Amino acid sequence: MDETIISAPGKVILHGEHAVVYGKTAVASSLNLRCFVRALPSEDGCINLDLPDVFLQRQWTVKSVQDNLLPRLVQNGYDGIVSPEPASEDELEILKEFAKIPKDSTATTSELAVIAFLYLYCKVFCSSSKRTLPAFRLRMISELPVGAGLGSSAAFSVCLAAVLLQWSGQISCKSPQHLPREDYRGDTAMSGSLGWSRDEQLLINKWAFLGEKIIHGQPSGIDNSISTLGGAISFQNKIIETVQKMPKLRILLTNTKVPRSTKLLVAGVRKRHEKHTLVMEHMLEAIEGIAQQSLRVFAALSDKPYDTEAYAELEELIDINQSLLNGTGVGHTSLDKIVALTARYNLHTKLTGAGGGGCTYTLIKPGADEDDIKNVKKELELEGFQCWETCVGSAGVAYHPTGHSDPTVPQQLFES
Ligand SMILES: Nc1ncnc2c1ncn2[C@@H]1O[C@H](COP(=O)(O)OP(=O)(O)O)[C@@H](O)[C@H]1O
Ligand SMILES: C[C@@](O)(CCOP(=O)(O)O)CC(=O)O
Ligand SMILES: [Mg+2]
Repeated sequence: MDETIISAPGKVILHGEHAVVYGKTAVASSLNLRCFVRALPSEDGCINLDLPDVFLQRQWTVKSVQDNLLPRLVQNGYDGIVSPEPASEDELEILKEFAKIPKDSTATTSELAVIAFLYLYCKVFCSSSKRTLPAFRLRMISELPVGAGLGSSAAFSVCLAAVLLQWSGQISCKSPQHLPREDYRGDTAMSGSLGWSRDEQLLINKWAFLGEKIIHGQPSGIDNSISTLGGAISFQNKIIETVQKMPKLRILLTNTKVPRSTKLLVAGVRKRHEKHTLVMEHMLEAIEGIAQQSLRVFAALSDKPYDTEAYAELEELIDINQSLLNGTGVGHTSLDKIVALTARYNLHTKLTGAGGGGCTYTLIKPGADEDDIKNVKKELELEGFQCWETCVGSAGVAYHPTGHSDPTVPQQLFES
């Protein structure tokens, strides 16, 4: 294979985070911040994995993977019979041992990215008819803050799955595209321009889910789905529906910079669910009700984009959901601070993603006072938070022209 550059977007969960893990409906949209991967063939017989965002660099010879890891993961030889199945506990232990993570310690969230790579590398190539594992250099750079609720783990897993499937010949993009970065709405009608067929995208999504599972523990699958497909989706029990009637929402994203792990937060909600099942079920159902109501309002707004009543309803849904999420145990004082600060400007804010820190989004209505927006950003930044203003919706997984010819590809991807 030749040099390959692929990217996948992060996401914002508008409503339904955590509830979606329990089979409730959630609504998510892709973001104009992306993770990029560049793979280059290598002559030294090694697999070089370079993950500067999490300060990790690893190298293995293909021979060591072939002799010491593959036979333990794939017992019947690699002849195209491996299908996308989640890693078992035993396999995770084998991968940890191969990655030299001490037996009695748990892998850090960053190290889980290495485990996810090794798992997908072995299994994707064993699911193809190609019998040779390739030697290559793989570098990944994300524009997304890592571990902040904007789906960096899913964008990472989608990039990984796509590059490995492309290299193993299971998907084939023949025409890389320059990615339009402004206001791109990745609806299904435009998905052809991203490089792969719908079936190929669904295969990428399937494998990406397995990477996400290694990083998250028990993901719902919403993050990898929106990162693969782009645009906006509603998601319930692995069923993905494209939101066709989505208004061009303007939002302010704020990163508390409080680090947290999705895996631990999801496990914490599960504990509370086990302890107060009935109460939590009612809360998760209420969150689902908000997601469903928001879909109706989005549809109304896409027909009537300046409907002030519809915006007022969206703001109320944001407030109610933020309170419910606090009740499920994923709040944080930094999030409360942003909610209170933006409320002083009559702006409405909720956490997005797993919570416990990470990011919030604030809805900006059409006709909002631009001085207010400038001032609220200034105040948030003075508190040490980081802000981005954006619109929801961007392209899903995308195949880029190689070399330096695509200006949307970050230069750091070419450094080594
Ligand atoms: N650019 C990246 N390079 C390496 N690993 C990454 C990258 N982006 C995400 N990850 C993986 O995803 C983890 C963060 O995922 P998570 O806790 O789910 O937060 P989020 O998905 O909200 O950013 C990281 O610790 C790492 O394992
Ligand atoms: C909390 C959850 O709903 C979203 C997690 O998103 P993130 O990893 O915080 O970006 C978990 C999931 O859906 O798998
Ligand atoms: Mg994640």
